[in-house]
Parts: sequence; structure tokens; C-alpha cells
Amino acid sequence: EVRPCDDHNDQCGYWAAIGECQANPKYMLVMCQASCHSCLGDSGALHERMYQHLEKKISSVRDAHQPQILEASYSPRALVVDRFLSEEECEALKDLARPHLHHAQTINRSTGAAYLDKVRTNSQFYLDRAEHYEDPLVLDIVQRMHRIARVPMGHAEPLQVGRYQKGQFYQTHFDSEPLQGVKRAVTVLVYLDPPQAGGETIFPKHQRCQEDGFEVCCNRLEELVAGEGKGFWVRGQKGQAVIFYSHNLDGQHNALSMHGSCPVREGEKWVAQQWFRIEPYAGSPYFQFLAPKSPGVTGEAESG
Ligand SMILES: O=C(O)CCC(=O)C(=O)O
Ligand SMILES: [Fe+2]
Repeated sequence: EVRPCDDHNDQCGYWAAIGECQANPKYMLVMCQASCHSCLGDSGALHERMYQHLEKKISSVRDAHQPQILEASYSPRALVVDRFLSEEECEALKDLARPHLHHAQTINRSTGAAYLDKVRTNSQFYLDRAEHYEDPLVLDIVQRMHRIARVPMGHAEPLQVGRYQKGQFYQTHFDSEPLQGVKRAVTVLVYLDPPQAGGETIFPKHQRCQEDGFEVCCNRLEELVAGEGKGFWVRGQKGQAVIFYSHNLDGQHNALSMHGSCPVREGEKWVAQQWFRIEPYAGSPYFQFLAPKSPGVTGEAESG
């Protein structure tokens, strides 16, 4: 009888050390559970490695209809997809948003006066009216985002389009703020137009790029983003998507999902963002819009 959570061979420790848990999991995860940290409740690093292994397998499956997905980071899970949107789609989204763009503002609680946000100086607009979200072009784009992110349509916020002009930026922040009641599972960020210089999306994976440290990090990406925290950045190409998950697979908020948009140095930067919440979202334009009709609710004439 094989009892769980034991080693059943005195070589288990040695085999685990030389990587047999990954190389030969069929045997090892049964016979060497303790050494492989695969017991229930054992939070050893193995599960993470197993997931990495599985995801590599998944992402190596090529299908003519599937865009190629590159892994930019494991924690937070971040994927990059080239040409996720066509040039025409990028231009169409810019055209839809252009007349409506407005600057991010913060409202002073006591005076009610609106101030321009210091953390975020760009302009943005939510495509939140029926004529936007029922637009076949927008609907098709959001559906593709939903399929690639693997979160249901009813979790989708309205699609947002943002523009950064020269000098504009968005300092490091989290897209998901569970303590404020905003729980976003995933962000699908698409570069509708990359700037000529600057405007990188950075994931520094450490605290020192916050607020006053932000510009310094943007000026020294290699040293302070890639070096210091083993973080990464994306320069952005037209139509390219970055898909990142602000929570781990167990639902925990991932502190490494902190990111920002460096100041644009030359030209304009346009992006579209689609956020999908952790749960079905009553404020979603697609909450009821795409709900399947319940079976059996057909006209009288059709029954019997
Ligand atoms: O524009 C970017 O590169 C990032 C934007 C962003 O992080 C946001 O709008 O939440
Ligand atoms: Fe963000």
C-alpha cells in the first residue's frame, strides 16, 4: 500500500535533488511525495515549477488560428502577443475615443475641487455606452480579449482607451486594489500606437520605483528595472498585447504586479485596456448582454 506523503524509496532525497520530480513525475510524485514536496498542503516550490512546466507545454502548442503567446514573466503571470489587433482595429479604437478623452482627475474631499492627478497625467475614456459595446468591432475585440485571458465576458469592465502625450506618464500602481473593493483578475493592455521614444510599461518587481523613484527607474531601465528587481518592461509595438494577472492562481494579490507607464519622450502613445474582474461584475456592459437565453423559453407556437 502506498501511503500519501511519504518517501517509499531511500533514494528519493537524492533523486529529488537531481531534478527527477520534474523529469519523471509519474513515478516520483507517487513514490517520493515527501522529497518532491507534493504532499497536500506542502507549499514547496514544486507546484510552482509544475505549473510552469504545464504552461510551457500549453504555450508551445501551435495552432494556425492561435496567436503566438510569449511568456514575459511567471510572477506575475504576464504574456505578450504580437499583432493581437490589426492596424485598422487600432486606428478604429483611437477614432472612437479621440473626441471623448479627458484627463485623470482627483476630487478634493473637502472642497470638491478637481485637481489633475499627479500620479497619472495621461487622458483616457471608457467605451461604456451601448453604441460602443454593441459595436461589432468593439464586441469582437473584447471577445478575443476574453478568450485569450480566459475570464468570462460578464467579468469585463468597459474597454478603456488612453493617450499619453509628450511628458505624460502613469506612476507605478496596482490595477487590482482588493482593499478598495476593486478586484481585477487580469489586464489586457494593447498598444494602439507606440510612441517614438519613452512610454515603456515597466514592472520593476521592487518598491524603489514608486513615486519620486519612478522617473529614475525609467531613465535607467537596465539597471533599476531588469537588474535590481529582475523586473521587465515592454516597449510596445502597434497591435501588441500584454496580458498580466494581478492575482496568483490561489487568488492572492500579487505584489509584483505593480507597474507603470514611463514618460513619453517623443511622439504620442495610445493604449487600450480591458480589465476583467475576479467575479461577475454587475457594472459590466456584457453582464446581461451576452447571457445565454434559458432553454425552454421559446414561443408558445414552437412548443409541443
Ligand atoms: O499605458 C501603460 O503602459 C500602462 C497603463 C496602466 O497601467 C493602466 O492604465 O492601468
Ligand atoms: Fe495599470
